[in-house]
Amino acid sequence: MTTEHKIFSKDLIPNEKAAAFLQVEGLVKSYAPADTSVPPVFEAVNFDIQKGEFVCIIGHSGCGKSTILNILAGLDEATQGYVIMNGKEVVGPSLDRGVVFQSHALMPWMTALKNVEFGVRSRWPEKSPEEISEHAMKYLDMVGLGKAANKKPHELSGGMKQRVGIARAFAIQPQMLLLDEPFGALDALTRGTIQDELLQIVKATGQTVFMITHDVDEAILLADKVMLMSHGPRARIAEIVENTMPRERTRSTVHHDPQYYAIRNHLVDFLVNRAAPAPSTEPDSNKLNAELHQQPTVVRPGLKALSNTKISTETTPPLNLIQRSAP
Ligand SMILES: Nc1ncnc2c1ncn2[C@@H]1O[C@H](COP(=O)(O)OP(=O)(O)OP(=O)(O)O)[C@@H](O)[C@H]1O
Repeated sequence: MTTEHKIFSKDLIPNEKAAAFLQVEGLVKSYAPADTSVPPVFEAVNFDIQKGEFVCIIGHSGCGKSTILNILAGLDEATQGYVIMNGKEVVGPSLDRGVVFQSHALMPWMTALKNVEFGVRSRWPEKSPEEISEHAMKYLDMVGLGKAANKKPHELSGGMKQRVGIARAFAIQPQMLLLDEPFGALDALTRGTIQDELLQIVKATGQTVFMITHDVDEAILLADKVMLMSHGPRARIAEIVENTMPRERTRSTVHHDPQYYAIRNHLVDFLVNRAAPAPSTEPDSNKLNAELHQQPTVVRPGLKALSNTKISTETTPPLNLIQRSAP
């Protein structure tokens, strides 16, 4: 069952620019909207995601990242504002959005294969059992679990379970993948391996991804854009950091790029020094109304490092870097 409505009224889309694949407009979330003494978790949250983009969101614990992801998934409702995906307002869960949580949430009585098949059957009920099985196996193979297809979750390691969750989400071929700290519970080695796998799969499928992470290195490796959230309550998307490094990044090479440390320092500096907004006692409703639909500032700290390198070494960066990074 789909619970999405087609947007027919142009008035519902406040900005006139070409519509992005995903538009988040004026999002506010309050868990006690009737109680004015309780401030909203976040407010004035606006961002766009283009088709095929990989976006990470970083912010301190409790600022509202999971709440935003749940609203994008249609599992929670915004108090104000809306989310439009591919021209339709998101008003409930849909197989067009695949979600992977930190706790893999597999059905414990089913094998890895059956877990993946379950989603495939819901997506394409007209497929024969053989077709469903073949389709599910393809995605288990993709995450390197072909040989573990008949194992139940308790026979799998944490990393393997998370791979099943990723295979299950990809297998329904969602228009958008929503990942809530999918690797948070994994050891560093497994995490790195699955990050590389995810990069490969996303590259092969052109998947649009929104991912929560607390790990700046993970964000730099995976994301085209990193959204930085300020502290809650009244959290905002304070900045969007564009990753101007070429997309062909790998864990073993990414830190050789002259842009890497500039981007990393920028992210860490935000989290350590700038995530807390200036203290203010009374919220200014006029200011909030003015800012409700304001897009966050986009910054490209990597480009500065690139131009410094150019001056110091008198070498020209590869053309693809310059083209991709042009503001
Ligand atoms: N159902 C709920 N009822 C009331 N408050 C809630 C509810 N769910 C979340 N909150 C509050 O909303 C705020 C944001 O929670 P959320 O889980 O979205 O933050 P987060 O940024 O994802 O945190 P973390 O990084 O720790 O996962 C927190 O202060 C949390 O206590």
